[in-house]
Amino acid sequence: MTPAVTNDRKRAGNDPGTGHKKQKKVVRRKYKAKAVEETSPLGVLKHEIDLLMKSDSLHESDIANDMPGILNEPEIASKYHREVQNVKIRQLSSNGDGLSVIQHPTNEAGKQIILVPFGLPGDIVTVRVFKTHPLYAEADLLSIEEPSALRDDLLINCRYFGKCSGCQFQNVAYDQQLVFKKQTIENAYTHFAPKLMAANLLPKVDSTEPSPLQYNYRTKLTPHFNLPYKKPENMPLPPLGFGSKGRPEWRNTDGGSGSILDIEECSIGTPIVNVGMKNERLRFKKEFEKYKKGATILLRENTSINDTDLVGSTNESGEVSTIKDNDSIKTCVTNSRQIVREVVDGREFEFSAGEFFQNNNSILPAVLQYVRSNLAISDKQDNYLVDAYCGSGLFSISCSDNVKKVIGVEVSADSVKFAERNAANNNIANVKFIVGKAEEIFKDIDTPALQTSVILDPPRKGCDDVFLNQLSEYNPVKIVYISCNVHSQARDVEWFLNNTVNGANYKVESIKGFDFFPQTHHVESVAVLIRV
Ligand SMILES: C[S@@+](CC[C@H](N)C(=O)[O-])C[C@H]1O[C@@H](n2cnc3c(N)ncnc32)[C@H](O)[C@@H]1O
Repeated sequence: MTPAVTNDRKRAGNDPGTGHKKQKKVVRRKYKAKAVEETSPLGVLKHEIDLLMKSDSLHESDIANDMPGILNEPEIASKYHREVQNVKIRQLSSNGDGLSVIQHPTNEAGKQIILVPFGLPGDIVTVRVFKTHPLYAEADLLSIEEPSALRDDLLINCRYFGKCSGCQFQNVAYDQQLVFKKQTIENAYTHFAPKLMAANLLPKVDSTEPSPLQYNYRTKLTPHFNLPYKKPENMPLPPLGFGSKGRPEWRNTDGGSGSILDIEECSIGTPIVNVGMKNERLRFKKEFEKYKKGATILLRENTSINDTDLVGSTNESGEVSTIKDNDSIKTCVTNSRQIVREVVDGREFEFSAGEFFQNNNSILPAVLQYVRSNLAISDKQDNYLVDAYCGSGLFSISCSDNVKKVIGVEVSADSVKFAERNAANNNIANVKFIVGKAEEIFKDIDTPALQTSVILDPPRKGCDDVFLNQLSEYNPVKIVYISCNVHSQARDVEWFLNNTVNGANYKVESIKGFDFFPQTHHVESVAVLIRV
C-alpha cells in the first residue's frame, strides 16, 4: 500500500510517490528583448551598429553575444565582463558615446561592438565591459592611454563631468561640438531618409548655429532622488541630483557612484536655477523625514519686472532668492503649477512651470529669426501661418508680424490658455489658438494654401501619418519643421515627400541645426520644405 503523503514531506520537497528527495529543477533565465522604437536612441544605435558591421564586412553572427550563457553561466559572464586595453574609439554614437569594435570574448573569429561613454573618436583607452546586449556591450572608461586630438580635458568645467549622464562634450572645443551635431543631422538623414539621399534630393546640411551661452544657459533642471519601497527608519540622506553614467574611473572626482549622483551645482543651469538647487537641497535635508517615496524637484527660471510679489525658491531665512539681471529680477520656481514668465526677443511669455517651454533662452532670438526668414511672407499678398504643436504660442506670436492670420493648435488646454493670454499681453490680435490634436487641424483651416506657411514643432516622436497626409492634402506653400529629434524629423520628411498625395511637389530647401544644449549630444534641427 502506498503510504499517505504528509504535508511535512511535501514541504521537504520529497517525491510523494517514492518519498525520495526530488531533484530541484534548474530554470534557465531567458533574455527578453524589449521592443525598440526606431527613432529612439536605441533604435538609432541599431542603425549605427549596422553601418559598423557593413564597413568591417561583419555579419550579425560575427558580433552576436551569448545572452543565455551570460545570464546562466557565471564563467561565461566573467569572460564577457572584463577589462580590455588598447581600445581605439572609432566614432561617436548619436547619443554622444564612443563606439568601438574589439575582439569577441568567446568567439575567436568574431568581434564585439562596444559603447564607451566619454570616449572620443581617436582615443586609445582601457575599458571595463560591464553590461551585454545581443549585438553590443556597454563599457566604462577606465583610463585614456593616448588621447584623441579632439580631447582637451582642461576644458572640463564641472566636477561631475564624466560621471553624470547630463553632458557628453565638456572636453571638446565648442566649434568641434557644433561639427559633431552637424554630423548627427547628416547621419540621421542618411539612416532615416535613405531614398531622398539616394535620389540626391537633400540639400547639404548647413553649419550648426552656436548658442550665445555655452554654460549657465538651461532655464529648467529636474534633480531627483530615489527611496527604497519601504523606507527604513533613520535612513541616511540619499543622493539628490542627476542620473549617473556607469562607473567610470578616468575622472577621479567625487559625487558618489550609485545610479543617482549627489549634485549641488550644475554648470549648464542658469545662475538662478543653481541658487534654487542650493535652497531646495537644504530644504530636502530638513524635510527628508516627510518623504515616503522618491521624487523629482522642478527648478524653473522665472523673470519678474518688479520686486513686488516675487515667487520662487526661498533661502534659509524664508526669503525668495533673487538675482538682478538688467531690468528684471530672476527667481527660481519649484511649483509646477506656478505661472512663470520669460522674455524672448522683447516679447513676454507666461506658462505653467511644469508645461513645455524651450530651455535655452539665449538661442531663441536666432531661432525665431531663422524661422521667420524661412516663412513665405511677401508684401504683395496676404500671408497666413499655421503653427501646429504651438505650446504657449512662442512661434505663433513671434512670427505674427506681416501675417494676416495665425492659427495655432495644441493638445494641452493649459498651454492654449497661456498662448491666448500671451497674445493679449503682447497686443497681438491676429492669432487664434485651438485646443486639439494637430492630426485634426486641417479640417478647421480655410486659409488659402498658396499663401499659408506651416510651422511644425512636434514632440520627440515626431508627426504621425494621419497628420502628414492631411498636411499634404492641404498643400501649403512652405513648411518649417523644427525638431528636437532629428531622426524622427528625417523619417517624417522622407515619408511626406514619398508617400503623401502632394509630397512629390515639395523640395527640401534647407536643413540646419541649432545648438540648444551645448556640452550635450542634443541638437535641434530645422528643415524647410517648399512647394515647387
Ligand atoms: C516640442 S513642444 C513645442 C511647443 C512650442 N512650439 C514651443 O516652442 O514652445 C511640442 C508641443 O506639442 C504638443 N503636442 C503633443 N502632441 C500633440 C498633438 N498630437 N497635437 C497637438 N499638439 C501636441 C505638446 O503639448 C507640446 O506643447
